Amino acid sequence: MTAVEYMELAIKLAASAIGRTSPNPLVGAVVVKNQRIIGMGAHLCAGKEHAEVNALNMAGIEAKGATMYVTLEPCNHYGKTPPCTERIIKEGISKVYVASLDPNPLVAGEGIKRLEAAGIEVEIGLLEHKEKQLNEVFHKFITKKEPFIILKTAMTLDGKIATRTNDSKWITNEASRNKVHQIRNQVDGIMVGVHTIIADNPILTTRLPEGGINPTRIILDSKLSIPESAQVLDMNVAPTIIACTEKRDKNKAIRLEKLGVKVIVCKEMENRIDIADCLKRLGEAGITSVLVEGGSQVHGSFLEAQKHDKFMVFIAPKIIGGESAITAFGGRGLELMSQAIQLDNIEIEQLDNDILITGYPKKQ
Ligand SMILES: Nc1c(/N=C/[C@@H](O)[C@H](O)[C@H](O)COP(=O)(O)O)[nH]c(=O)[nH]c1=O
Repeated sequence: MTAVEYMELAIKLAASAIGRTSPNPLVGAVVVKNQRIIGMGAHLCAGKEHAEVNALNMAGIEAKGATMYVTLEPCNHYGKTPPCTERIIKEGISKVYVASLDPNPLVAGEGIKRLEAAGIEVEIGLLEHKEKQLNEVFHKFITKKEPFIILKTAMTLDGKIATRTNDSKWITNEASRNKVHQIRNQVDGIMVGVHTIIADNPILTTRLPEGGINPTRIILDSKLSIPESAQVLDMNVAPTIIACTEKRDKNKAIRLEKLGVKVIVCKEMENRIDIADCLKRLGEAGITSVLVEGGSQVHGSFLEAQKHDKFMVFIAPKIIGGESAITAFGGRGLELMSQAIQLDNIEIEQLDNDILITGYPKKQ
């Protein structure tokens, strides 16, 4: 195998723990000696061993003189576990390939310096772009302390998310809806507006045949108009956060908190929740990624706040028409086509007859 193939394996190992390491990054490591893999490991969950330690535990004394391929710069500080740099040095590793430097500005490059000072050869950048895409959530959260935002919508060919009578079950097919649950299984939070709660009474859990973890449900509800019979208020199922503003019904807030709901009072902007302030508060609560499922008004607010990091647009080959049918991205909308949010790094996936377009807003 080549160095690229060993790093690809390390990235696959890292990806195997997706959705389970928050707020830590996904990290994988492979130890190779005389063209033979003698150790491999991944960081499986926050507080547990780092990938490098798992790989070195497997390699044992054979690690002396071996090469390590690790997807993220080894840590050089005492966190919940001792520094990986010290363990790498102790085991006698002679060369380390690192895909990406640690994005945390406080420690970027420290681990590399420590390894080189101990006489270990270090090569940086092998498959860096693949590591950055895998850890898109961590790279954003650790630098901005705000959750990585995925705007997900499911619409008909003519761009509607419900008919003019507000009927929306279902637009997309089983395969598409299963894909949505796979994403729910990977994120810390799932967000909808109170209009969606009133229209659909969703439960917003992860329902996969193989099981999964329920994200924290986050409801944007400036005045706390959520029906107290809403399914998302069943706290036995999953945690729920409700973001509101000063205009909230204060007695209802107390009743909701008694149920175990976390109510966060956000700043207001133009008579709605200030999205930027809401995301700052969610970051403080340790939410590192949010799947925003809508509806139309919420997506419109995120566009206006320019607070989206990734788009996942499911399109079903259906047409329902109707000028009052609900559009996928509501709100005021942009004035000119030249202002359109252009997506980049597009991926197109066919799910039976539906298509999923995934993309990232082009950097202005
Ligand atoms: N109408 C559709 C969706 N609708 C998305 C939201 O409006 C729903 O309220 C939410 O997904 C329901 O979550 P649940 O209760 O956990 O099942 N989303 C989709 O991908 N396809 C659709 O056809």
